[in-house]
Amino acid sequence: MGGQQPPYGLVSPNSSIDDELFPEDYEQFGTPVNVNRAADPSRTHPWVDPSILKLMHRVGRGHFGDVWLATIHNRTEDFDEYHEVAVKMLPTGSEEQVHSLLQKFESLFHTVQGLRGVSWPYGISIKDGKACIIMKFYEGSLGDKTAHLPGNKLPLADVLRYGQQLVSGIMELHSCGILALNLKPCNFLLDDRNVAVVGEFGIPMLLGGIPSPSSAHPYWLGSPNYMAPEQWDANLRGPISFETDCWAFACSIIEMITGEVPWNNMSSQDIFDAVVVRHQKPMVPSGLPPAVDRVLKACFEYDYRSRPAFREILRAFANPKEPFKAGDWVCVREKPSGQFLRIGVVKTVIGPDSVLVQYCDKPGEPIHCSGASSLHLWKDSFQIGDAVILKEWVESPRFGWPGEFHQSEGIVSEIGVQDGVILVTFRGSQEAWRADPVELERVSGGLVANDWVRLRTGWSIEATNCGQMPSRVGTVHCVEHSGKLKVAFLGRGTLYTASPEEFEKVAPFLHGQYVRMKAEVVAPRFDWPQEEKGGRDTGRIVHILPSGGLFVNFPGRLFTGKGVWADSEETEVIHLNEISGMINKYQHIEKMHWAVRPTLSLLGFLLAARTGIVIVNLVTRSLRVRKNTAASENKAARYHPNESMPNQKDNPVWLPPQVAVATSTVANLIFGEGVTTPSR
Ligand SMILES: Nc1ncnc2c1ncn2[C@@H]1O[C@H](COP(=O)(O)OP(=O)(O)OP(=O)(O)O)[C@@H](O)[C@H]1O
Repeated sequence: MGGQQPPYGLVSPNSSIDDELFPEDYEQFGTPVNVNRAADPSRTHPWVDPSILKLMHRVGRGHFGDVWLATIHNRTEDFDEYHEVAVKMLPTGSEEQVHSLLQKFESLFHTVQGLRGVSWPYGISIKDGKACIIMKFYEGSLGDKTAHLPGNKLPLADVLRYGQQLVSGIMELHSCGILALNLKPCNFLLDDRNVAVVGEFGIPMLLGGIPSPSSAHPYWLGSPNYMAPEQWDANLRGPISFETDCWAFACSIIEMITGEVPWNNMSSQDIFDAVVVRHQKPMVPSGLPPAVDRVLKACFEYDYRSRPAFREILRAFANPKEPFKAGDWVCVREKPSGQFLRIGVVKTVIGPDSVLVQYCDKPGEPIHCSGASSLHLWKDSFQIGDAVILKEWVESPRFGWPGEFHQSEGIVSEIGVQDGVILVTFRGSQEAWRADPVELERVSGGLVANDWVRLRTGWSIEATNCGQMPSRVGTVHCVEHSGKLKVAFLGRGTLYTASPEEFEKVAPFLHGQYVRMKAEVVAPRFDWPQEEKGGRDTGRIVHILPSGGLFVNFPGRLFTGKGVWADSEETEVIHLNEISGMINKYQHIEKMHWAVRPTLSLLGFLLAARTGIVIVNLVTRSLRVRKNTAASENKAARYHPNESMPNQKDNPVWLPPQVAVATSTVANLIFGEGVTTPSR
């Protein structure tokens, strides 16, 4: 327990929600449930009677709502008490949305009771048509603290100390499956022992479909200056995941070090353009310890899958000079794809930021890594009992597995503590085979990370936020040790966790493929350009989102803007060899680039011109021969030995001179220098 006790009697089991408001909600919401992290065994549900909550004055104003200092009045036969609390007031929306908010809050409330590094809520009420989340009243926030310091910044040592406390809180939330989503210095609260805790968390998820104040980004999931690219529209660019919190955390740390709010003085539209469209990132100040610099920079990877685990951030903040320990699994990633190049185990820590690593691909030869800036803790290491398979690109495994096991699933039976080499056993074989972990991946039901899958008939997924049903085609984000899959679907916003039985593997979509919206789709998720004749145009995939969303442009159209988003479930790939008939093939090729038609027209014209020239040449040849014979006879008759012969080329008597020159120039331009005009 982190010294955060709710005021006695705060939760009154007999209290009733404002009856005028939503009586049905109370019935559903007021049902007593077990508290799984019992801070106070009497706290069975979070509802607070609005009549005992008195708002005093506002202490903060944020994107999602205002924070008020308030009192809770407890009156019993024996005593009459007032307790100071902080209240975050949130917009509510429709009755249905309030119902959903209360339900989500109840679940959050029970999950986080007793966490040490976060300001867990005392309860919830509804007052003046607003949802009031009741919290402990703290001394203030780190945002308030820095505002009173010269340059609005904190010394690095303080930032690192608060950073560790906050990372611990964030990790606690993540261990309960909760994303913080709105990390920023104003939400880092300081208690009476000067310890920083994570203030508000999960509020964007509570608000779900309740519109934000911005019409440009109606469902944003955080504060614009601190939001990761996938947070701007998680249903499209998501999913949001634990790594999403890395971005805001790193922004907050930079703000506390430099005194500058990231993207200061920029409108949310400009921040969106910078972060999402132009892939810009906040500047990490120079002069930081290398380990801190490394993790902060990694927090700003555009693809959230390449961002570090909070465990790694904690290490860097707690011990910036020696962020790795002997026995740590480390990896080297390829930029920008984020694929692992090498995996190894730290053998010896030599000194500040200098380690000996035993890479699994070079047994017996530890390699010295100084400046360790390219090393990362391996987020997702194997465990004994994991089902594994060779990665698709591995043709001949480093430690030479027999061919019959190349496509088979094995089980990790041992992990080399010294060298990190994995031992894998296969069904029907007594032997254990050595493997470099770089060449292996976890598998479940035949599915591995990055596979494309379709939800099988009979299964369904609900949208996490507002809006349309998610797509049924998505990509596997990871395979858990338990064998469950985490799958990203366009339109869902967060990862969907399920057993592999729910999915079937489908062919992947690839960059550069030509695609078209399926004819049977009547109400597409996104608009798709129409052909002049009425059908759907053919486009080309230029970008694939982690959720399986496609960005398609239309090279066959000259003026169509940048392209459109497409749901892979509604899209089909077009292969030229599957198109029957020359005309159909031509029409398809025409759609692939606007320049096809003019190029073919030009070629046709040139062919016709060339043919014409050849015919003219043939027809006039006999005429020219006859004329030439007569002329040479005539000339010979007049020839004098002291005269030179006239240059035949200078006098193309068979065509008027202008025509001859023009024909020659055009032909040379088109067919090259090898083509000559007809000569005598
Ligand atoms: N539990 C609390 N106890 C004391 N003061 C608080 C508490 N919560 C918030 N505050 C104060 O309110 C200020 C602003 O908080 P608020 O959450 O309204 O702003 P914000 O974080 O910018 O907004 P939002 O979270 O809506 O994006 C904080 O800087 C802090 O001073």
